[in-house]
Amino acid sequence: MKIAVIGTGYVGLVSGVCFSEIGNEVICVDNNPIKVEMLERGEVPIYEPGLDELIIKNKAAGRLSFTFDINSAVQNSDLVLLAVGTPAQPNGEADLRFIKQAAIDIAQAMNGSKIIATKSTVPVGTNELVSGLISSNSIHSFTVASIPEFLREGSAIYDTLNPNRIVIGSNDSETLQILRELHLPLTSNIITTDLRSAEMIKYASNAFLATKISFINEIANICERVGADVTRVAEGMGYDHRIGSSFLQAGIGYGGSCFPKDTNALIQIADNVDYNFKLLKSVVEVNKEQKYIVIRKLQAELGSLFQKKIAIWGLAFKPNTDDIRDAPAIEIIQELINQGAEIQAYDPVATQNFMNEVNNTSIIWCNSAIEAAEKSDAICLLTEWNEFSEVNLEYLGAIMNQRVIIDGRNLLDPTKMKDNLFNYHSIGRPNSILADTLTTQEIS
Ligand SMILES: NC(=O)c1ccc[n+]([C@@H]2O[C@H](COP(=O)([O-])OP(=O)(O)OC[C@H]3O[C@@H](n4cnc5c(N)ncnc54)[C@H](O)[C@@H]3O)[C@@H](O)[C@H]2O)c1
Ligand SMILES: O=c1ccn([C@@H]2O[C@H](COP(=O)(O)OP(=O)(O)O[C@H]3O[C@H](CO)[C@@H](O)[C@H](O)[C@H]3O)[C@@H](O)[C@H]2O)c(=O)[nH]1
Repeated sequence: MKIAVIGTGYVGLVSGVCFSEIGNEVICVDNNPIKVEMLERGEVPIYEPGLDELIIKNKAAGRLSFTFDINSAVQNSDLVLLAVGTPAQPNGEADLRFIKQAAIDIAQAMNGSKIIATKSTVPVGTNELVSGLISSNSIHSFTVASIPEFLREGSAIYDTLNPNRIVIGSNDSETLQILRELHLPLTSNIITTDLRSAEMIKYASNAFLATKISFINEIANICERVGADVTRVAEGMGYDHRIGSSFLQAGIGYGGSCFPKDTNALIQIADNVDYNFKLLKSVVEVNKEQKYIVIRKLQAELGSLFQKKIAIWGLAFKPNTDDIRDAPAIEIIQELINQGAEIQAYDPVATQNFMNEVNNTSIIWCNSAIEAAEKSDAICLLTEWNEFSEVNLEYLGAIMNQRVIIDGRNLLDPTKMKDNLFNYHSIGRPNSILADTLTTQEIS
């Protein structure tokens, strides 16, 4: 099939590359010329394991190309995939500016019948809005579909080529059949439904996963107070197939480009139809508080943080990505600086993105975990990169000013830490120092 993908962010790039990998002819379009030029030169603007190899392979096979020219891309395709951003507005609602503009651009480029399918995460009713915009800007026939994307950053290629399920929403049966056939090489588990249900499946899925995380984080906070171990509790719960073991890893809460934005957008979608989504509001509230636990534990261990040297291990919102959108590290570092701490920060791949977003003279950017830890009064581990569990603990202890580690991701082994004489505190595990009950307002 000939496919044009509009937007070369995570979703556009990864789905474009994967559709070409399974034999389709794909043209990826972006209106950011810097991105297109990079991609044409063979440079990949995001860090995603395995992506650069697949781009090189499929470009060489003549199945994948990049362009700034939406007209030629749309005109040479049967299917147009919308994969532009849907960022949050200040009230939490999804900003549909890019979707609307792209729909108009597509309509004006159309030269015949097309399927226009949205992969971006969009509020219920958006595909109908897209349909209206296209019909008022084009004389050509078309159908619309919603194909929500479920890939995770860091394992995006694997997730796209091995999906748990594909959801396709359309009110046109022929469109459903064509899109079903397109996805069959990936999985036979294809759910076809109406447009609105497909749009809702995406938000409901992300909201449910976020709920699991906030739930286990609250259980962790209780575990600390009753002397239980949240990792064993999660394991014991997870064997029940009705619960499942994934997304029960306690820590400093969820970040990233999706959960924070999509939970707030769903709250707003509900508010717009006069429904107060109380459960999801609590999930968001718990997540906001959870990141400050690191600071409370630091205060409990070190007292005032004024002029204390704090090493930050990990800036990305999760391992295997350089994405720092809504990373817990942003607010944690900001709060540490507000309290007068001096920061020595290290991330294996996300430092440059972080520097572009948060630059402050109180932050020293380091080239290794050891460099960040040197002469520090404490380490805060904020992203569970594997390399942090491979550091030589004897050497680490020797170069630190005080042997204090706050592990916000429960990555390190408490027994090994104790054997190496660290004051080690994690989230919801025995002997973790209790975070007191200060609220975020009191901290700031
Ligand atoms: N990032 C993820 O892991 C992920 C996973 C599933 C779903 N989603 C959803 O997919 C959508 C895209 O997310 P992302 O992270 O890839 O976004 P992104 O913001 O990283 O990338 C969007 C790209 O679209 C381009 N663009 C905007 N308007 C355009 C236009 N009119 N023509 C051509 N290009 C245009 C931008 O220049 C940018 O490169 C969002 O709705 C997001 O919620 C994201
Ligand atoms: O048990 C867990 C699992 C995750 N997280 C955190 O949750 C956030 C999101 O993690 P993850 O879901 O792995 O990453 P994303 O790449 O943001 O992917 C989510 O968001 C995407 C965008 O909508 C969806 O496509 C994916 O299905 C959905 O998992 C990260 O900060 C993680 O550290 C936890 O704290 N505990």
